[in-house]
This record gives sequence, C-alpha cells and structure tokens, in this order.
Amino acid sequence: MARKNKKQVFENIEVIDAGAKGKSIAKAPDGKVIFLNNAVPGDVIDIRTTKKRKAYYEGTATNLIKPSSKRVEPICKHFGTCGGCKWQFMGYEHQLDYKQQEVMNNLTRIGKVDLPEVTPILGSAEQFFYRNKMEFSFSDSRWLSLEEIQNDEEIKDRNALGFHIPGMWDKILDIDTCYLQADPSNAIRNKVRDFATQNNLSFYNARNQTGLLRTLMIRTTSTGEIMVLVQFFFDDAEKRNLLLDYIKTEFPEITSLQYVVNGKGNDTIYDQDVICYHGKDHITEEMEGLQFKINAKSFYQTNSDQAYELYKITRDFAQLTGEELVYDLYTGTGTIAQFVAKQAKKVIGVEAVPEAIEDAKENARNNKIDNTEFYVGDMKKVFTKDFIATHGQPEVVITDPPRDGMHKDVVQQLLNIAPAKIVYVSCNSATQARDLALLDEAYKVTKVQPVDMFPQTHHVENVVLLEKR
Ligand SMILES: C[S@@+](CC[C@H](N)C(=O)[O-])C[C@H]1O[C@@H](n2cnc3c(N)ncnc32)[C@H](O)[C@@H]1O
Repeated sequence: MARKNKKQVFENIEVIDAGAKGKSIAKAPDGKVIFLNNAVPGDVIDIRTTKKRKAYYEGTATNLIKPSSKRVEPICKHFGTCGGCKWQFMGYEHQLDYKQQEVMNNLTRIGKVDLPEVTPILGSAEQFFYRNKMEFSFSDSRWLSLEEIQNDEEIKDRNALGFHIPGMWDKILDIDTCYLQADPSNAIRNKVRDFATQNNLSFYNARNQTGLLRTLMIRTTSTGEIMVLVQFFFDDAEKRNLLLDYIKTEFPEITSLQYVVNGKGNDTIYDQDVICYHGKDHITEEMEGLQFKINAKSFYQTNSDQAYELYKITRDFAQLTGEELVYDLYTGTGTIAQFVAKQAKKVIGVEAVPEAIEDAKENARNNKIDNTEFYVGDMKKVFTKDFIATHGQPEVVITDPPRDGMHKDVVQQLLNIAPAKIVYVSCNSATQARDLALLDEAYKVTKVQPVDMFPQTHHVENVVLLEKR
C-alpha cells in the first residue's frame, strides 16, 4: 500500500515574525503557525511542510516570491548548507530587534515579569570574525553538493575539514572560508586539510570509527596568542609528528600546539589527557589589566570584546561598594569573580569543572587578587545551608548558569539565603525567565540588558538585576 504523503504546499504566504530558536513564523491558510528555517520576516514565499503537528507545522521555503526589505546578501558561500550563521541573510539591525523581542517575550510570557524600562540590546562592534574559538571536524566522506552528485565525473577527494551538517552527526561540510574567526584561522584549517590529504593521513569516519584525524581546534586571544589542538583517533607517532611539525613550521605564530589521542566513541576532550607538543600549554587573555590563563579545556566566553561589555554590565548592576560578600555561581575560570573583586570585600566562586577552578585560583594568584576563593562541585550539592554557614551570608549573588538555567534547588537556596541583589547572566532567556518566575515571590526585576555575543545567529545573552521586594 502506498504511504500517504503528508507533505503540504502553501503558496504565496507572507512570513510575519521571527520566533524561538532562530525560526521564522508564517500562518497557514488553516490558521496554524508554520515554523520555517530559511525565511526572513517580510518575505513572501511558497512553503512545503516538513512536519505536521496538532497545533503547528514545520516547513521550508521552496520559492521566494518577494524578498523582505530586511534581507541582505549573505557573504559566506557556505550559507544555507552550514548550520553556523543562520541569520546571515538578515540585516544586523533586524537581527538585534528580533533578539531584543525574544528576550522581552520570554521574560513577560514565561517569567511573567513586570518589566522595568528595558535598555536596547547592546550590539557587537564586530559582526564577523568575532569568535576566539572554533572547532572543525575531519571526515573522509565529505558532504557533496547537488552539482557534484548530479555530475557524472568521479569524485576523487572526499576528505573534509569543517562543520557538521545540521542534524547529521556523520556528515561534514568542507569549509573553505569561515567568517567567524579572524586569520590565520582559515589558513591553518585549509593548509592542515591539504597537507594531511597530500600525505595520506587518514580522515575520521564516524560511522565505521576509522581514520587517524578527528578534530582541529583553534583558539585565539586579543593579545595575539594562538592555540591549535589536533585530536587523533589513535596514536601513530610518525604521522602525528609529521603533521604537528608541519603546523609548527608553517605557522610560527602559534604559541601553543597541543594534541589529544582519543579512541572513544565521542570526540569531547574533557576527559582526555592533553599533550603539549610545542610552546606553552595555554594562552592568556587580558581584560582591564587582568590576565586569564586559558588551557585547552577551559571555558572562556567566545566573543572576547563582547565578554568585556557583558562583565562591565554585570559589575554595574551589582553596584558594589567594597563592603559586600559576593558569590559568583557557575564561575568557570573565575573571570567575573576577578573582574568584580576590586569593588567587593570578598568573592566566592563555585564551579563544577575542577580544571576550571584550578585555573581560577592560579589566575587570581597571578593577578595578585587576594579576596577571592574558589570551590569545586555541582551547584545543587555544594550551594547548601552548610556552605553558607561556613563561608558567610552574601549581600550580592552573581549567577551565570549554562543554557539549562539553574537547578530548582539552587533557586530555592537563593530564596532561602535572600541576598539583597542577584545579578543573573544568561545565554538562554527562556530558562532565565523560568527561574525569574520562581524568584518572583521575593525579588523584583529592576534592570534588564540584552547583549549580542553572537552576530549572524539567533543566540542572545541577557543580564537581569533582581532586588529584594
Ligand atoms: C555560561 S558558563 C559561565 C562561566 C563564567 N561565568 C564566565 O563568564 O566565563 C557556565 C559555567 O557553569 C558550569 N556548570 C555547568 N553546570 C554546573 C553545575 N551543575 N554546577 C556547577 N557549575 C556548573 C560550566 O562548567 C561553566 O563553566
């Protein structure tokens, strides 16, 4: 029996808005919402649905009838295939408007926040080349373009070094130029791929779990330091040294060349030994005269210039006088803690990753800061009544959790200890809004400042000041 084709076509539909997760929104003739991946609000398009749910459709634009005035020409030839810069086809001022709108919607609809006057989103001075960290994957089965598939010619080179095709764990798009990280990022990636191919170093095959080369990470700092880390699937000293010696010679500006041998099924390096092959085992970022040591596993905000803006807003919101005990929850390598330390009596940072806490302590020592303390642990287990009894009652809490937001026990603990102010930094305003709703019984939102850390994407950071009612 032939399967019923559930795909539907809607013609001549106007895209009316941008929604969550970077999707745009249109309305089908039956009144249901359609979430679209590849359309700009204001476009008039034909749509083919890809999924049908009870209350909505998901779909894709198949024909652009009238382009929106918000459209711009994407500069990247990989746009549309690469999942990295989904909003590159929308003017930057409109990207900012929709990010601001998303924050406001989340805070009012999910958080039921009675909004104070909201400052306009702080845009990024750099709209391209703003990332200080990129990770590329090797693959021996490069994603092929339609022309390549339709062409009869034999495809000889299937090696790729680039990004995953969205939603496909084993398909890698070979990247020729990426506009997110400044030079020499593109040169390093392209030369590594070409050298490895010419010298018959095998590229990883995720399906069969074969091949020597897995990932290439490039990290840079505003002070000009460069870290390159190559991840191998198995150890072959001769081939490993051949590639690393080539990188070292070709790019003498690299200050830290490292590698990992990871035979696991997944390519995360957090549980692996990182070996320094050449130069230092870290790079150092600088902010307001403070130095932050970053090793291969350290979290550091990926847009350094906007991170500085974000931290200044956080410090302004905290309004410290030098008398306060401050807790910096989810402190990472203690950057915010050290950034506000001069204006506080003492700052206590808590973080789950032990290496990050080691870095935080070392950074504080190097920065000659003697009023910070750092503790390791899962927040919901560490941030307890006993912890407060031992370390003291904070007047101000700064919290910067991962995308999932705070665990409900952590929110409850904040309500229990009731600091005068909470500064909540978030990379996901939906989970932030959920947490604000829980804090509402005791706290009023008095300041909101969205910050754009990731131009060309829908992601937005948001800083909120909560003051006791
Ligand atoms: C958004 S980052 C913030 C880092 C830091 N505030 C900064 O600006 O560099 C979130 C941090 O939370 C840490 N983290 C995630 N889950 C955690 C948990 N359950 N307990 C403690 N820390 C956690 C992560 O390791 C990460 O360093």
